[in-house]
Amino acid sequence: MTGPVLEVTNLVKHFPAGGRGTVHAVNDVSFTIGQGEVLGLVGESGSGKSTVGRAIMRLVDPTAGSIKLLGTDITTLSRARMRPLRRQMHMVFQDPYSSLNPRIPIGEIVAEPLRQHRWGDRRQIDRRVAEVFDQCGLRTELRHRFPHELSGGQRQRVGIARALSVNPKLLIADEPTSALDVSVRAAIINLLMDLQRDLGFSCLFITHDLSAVRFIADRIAVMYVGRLVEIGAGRDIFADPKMPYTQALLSAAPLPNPRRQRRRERILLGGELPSATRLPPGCAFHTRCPIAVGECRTEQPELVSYPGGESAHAAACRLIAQDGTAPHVARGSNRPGPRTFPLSTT
Ligand SMILES: Nc1ncnc2c1ncn2[C@@H]1O[C@H](COP(=O)(O)OP(=O)(O)OP(=O)(O)O)[C@@H](O)[C@H]1O
Repeated sequence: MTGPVLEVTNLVKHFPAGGRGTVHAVNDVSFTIGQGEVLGLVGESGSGKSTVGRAIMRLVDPTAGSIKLLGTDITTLSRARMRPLRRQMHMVFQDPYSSLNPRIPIGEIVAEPLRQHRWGDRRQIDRRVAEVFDQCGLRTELRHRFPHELSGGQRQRVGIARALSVNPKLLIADEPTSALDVSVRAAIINLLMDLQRDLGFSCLFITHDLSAVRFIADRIAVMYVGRLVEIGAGRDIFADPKMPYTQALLSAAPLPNPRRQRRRERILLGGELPSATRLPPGCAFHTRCPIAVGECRTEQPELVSYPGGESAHAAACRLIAQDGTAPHVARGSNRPGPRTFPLSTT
């Protein structure tokens, strides 16, 4: 197979808002993930990242749009027809405390998908469990322990071992480190990176952690209240963020060199994230954008591709020049300062 592992096209997911209208969680989102590629999905809390992951996993039914896994449209496949494809994608959840069954020893937790997908006889399954334990840095003696007997980092290793046990082509990692102590986050990110490099699976890496995404992702997609507002190679997104929202988001990301960090100034955004039940007209970011103009308040910007990057770099902002030059958003100070922002354009 030579095409993308995953193709998400015009994905929409609405939830009823309990008599208060509709939550527009995901609006017209399209992207692909190639073989062996890691796509980082970033954006503030509530921007729709997890809903995209859950829709791909068919944990929620999309309102519209299509999802193709390994060339097969899975958007509306029945459970029975979905079963053989289920093996090809697995998810690692944010919270290893609640996502592992507390009553089952961890060896059994990791063996469960192998049994479900008829990996082999008992001995073959045992061998495979030992192998993924080893790959995920878990000692074999831990097999008989229960999740509550492990540390948070070990539990997340079990979640990863479980997801990778059947050798899926696609891993969806939804904030895999955000529930963990800062001290073990780097170890889990490094483990995922090593496994991805050695095993070659594709990955949708959903995160708030911009320093992690910088290391792990080949491409980065940025969401803002349900919409994809920028997508491109990680290097291009960090070097030349085009959309003012991406510029603001990245200005808050820790730099690998802390000396430079001290000198760097952040873009301070005023206002709040709009509610997904009442999306503003035009560009949803206009209510916080320091350089929004009249059209931004009325016209929905399309994602437009700009030349020159490592791979297609697209962004949705009317203020990007035709040649792809990003609009200049003036920077504030790193010190806690005013919540609003001096207007400035070049
Ligand atoms: N089952 C649901 N019913 C109603 N609204 C939902 C449901 N799931 C998510 N939402 C809403 O959809 C929007 C997007 O939520 P989602 O969890 O996908 O965002 P997110 O970017 O992953 O946030 P976080 O980073 O906090 O996990 C939010 O407004 C959320 O409240």
